[in-house]
Amino acid sequence: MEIFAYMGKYEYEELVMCHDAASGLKAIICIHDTTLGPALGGTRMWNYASEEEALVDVLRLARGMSYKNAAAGLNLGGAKAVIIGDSKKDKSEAMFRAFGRFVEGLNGRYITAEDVGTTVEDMEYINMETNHVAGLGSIARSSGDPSPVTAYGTWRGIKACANEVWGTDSLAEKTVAVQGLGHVGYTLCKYLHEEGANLIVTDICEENVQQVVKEFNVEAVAPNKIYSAACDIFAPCALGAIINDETIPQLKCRVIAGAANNQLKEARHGDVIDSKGILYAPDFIINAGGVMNVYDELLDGGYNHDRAMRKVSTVYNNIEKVIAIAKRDHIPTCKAADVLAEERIQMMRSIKKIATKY
Ligand SMILES: NC(=O)c1ccc[n+]([C@@H]2O[C@H](COP(=O)([O-])OP(=O)(O)OC[C@H]3O[C@@H](n4cnc5c(N)ncnc54)[C@H](O)[C@@H]3O)[C@@H](O)[C@H]2O)c1
Repeated sequence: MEIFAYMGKYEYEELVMCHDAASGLKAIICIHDTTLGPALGGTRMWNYASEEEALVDVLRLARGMSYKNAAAGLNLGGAKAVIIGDSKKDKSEAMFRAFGRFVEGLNGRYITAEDVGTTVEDMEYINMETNHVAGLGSIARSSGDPSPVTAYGTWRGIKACANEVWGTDSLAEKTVAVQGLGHVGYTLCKYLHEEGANLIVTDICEENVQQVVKEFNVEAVAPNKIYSAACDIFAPCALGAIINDETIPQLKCRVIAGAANNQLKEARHGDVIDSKGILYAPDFIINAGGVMNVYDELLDGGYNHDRAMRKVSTVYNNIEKVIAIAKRDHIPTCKAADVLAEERIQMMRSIKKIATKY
């Protein structure tokens, strides 16, 4: 890979290769863009098949965080870190403390957090070496588990979509098909049920299905039947790439709006659902509640739940902004989401700097 050519093409700022022989740490921190503020993004630990694969992943994920944070209206840039190794076998205190020292070396330009393969305990080791870490479990005034907050933001986003399609954001009597009843999906069902929506649910974990069926008195279908369910709204809250050539022809919904990451298998699938008249809530816009919640920890006075929830409720407005850009530019919402992020970064790059001190 021609690293500088790639960094130039997508305007990356910094790539840090972190190595510590004693602990076996091999990590890459990628800071994509800090126009809006220090760059926030989690640390992923993954058994990459090659260093190249780790590099490609960290570059892709860091840029994704710039877009997510910018579109969410946060004063944060985008970054990500990856640690190469098996999270079940290769972890140690030494590894995460060594990594924490590299994060500290960036002097606040990079703020890390939990991600796939890392836990709150790992973050606590990092925190022994640096304060530039968010989402700590045991520390008072930490933002805690992001999942219920992500669910709240997703519910707000679904309402914004309903308002666009049916002229009212009430979900009463609307039928919502929820795929995945884990941390986010379960709480989303709660919000939807409380509002009087009809639910059709599925999960590959029977225990999760039974809990939701019992608690909310809803209909459950087999995992492969959720795509063809007769519903108004399809809410994917399980896995990525579920909007693809096989599933699109089965869909009966007018809206796709759920928390799962990377819902479109390929970018072109965003065009296909758009051409079928289905309103798609771009995943990184509607599932930004978690990062909005973590962001609140970094504000004056530390985490304030009410303030965080007020911010998360603006997912509704962000969906409205995406829809407005899609109409303005005659593009599908998945592309409009990128434009929303790019325009905010561009706006902050362009406003005049004024001097206040030496
Ligand atoms: N937790 C958050 O704050 C957050 C934030 C942003 C995005 N997301 C995304 O939202 C999604 C859900 O996150 P979560 O934290 O609830 O995860 P989770 O692991 O708690 O729940 C996922 C659920 O999906 C189920 N599932 C897996 N494969 C399935 C299939 N083929 N059909 C039906 N169900 C299936 C699992 O059994 C599980 O119950 C993920 O894509 C995640 O990346 C989560």
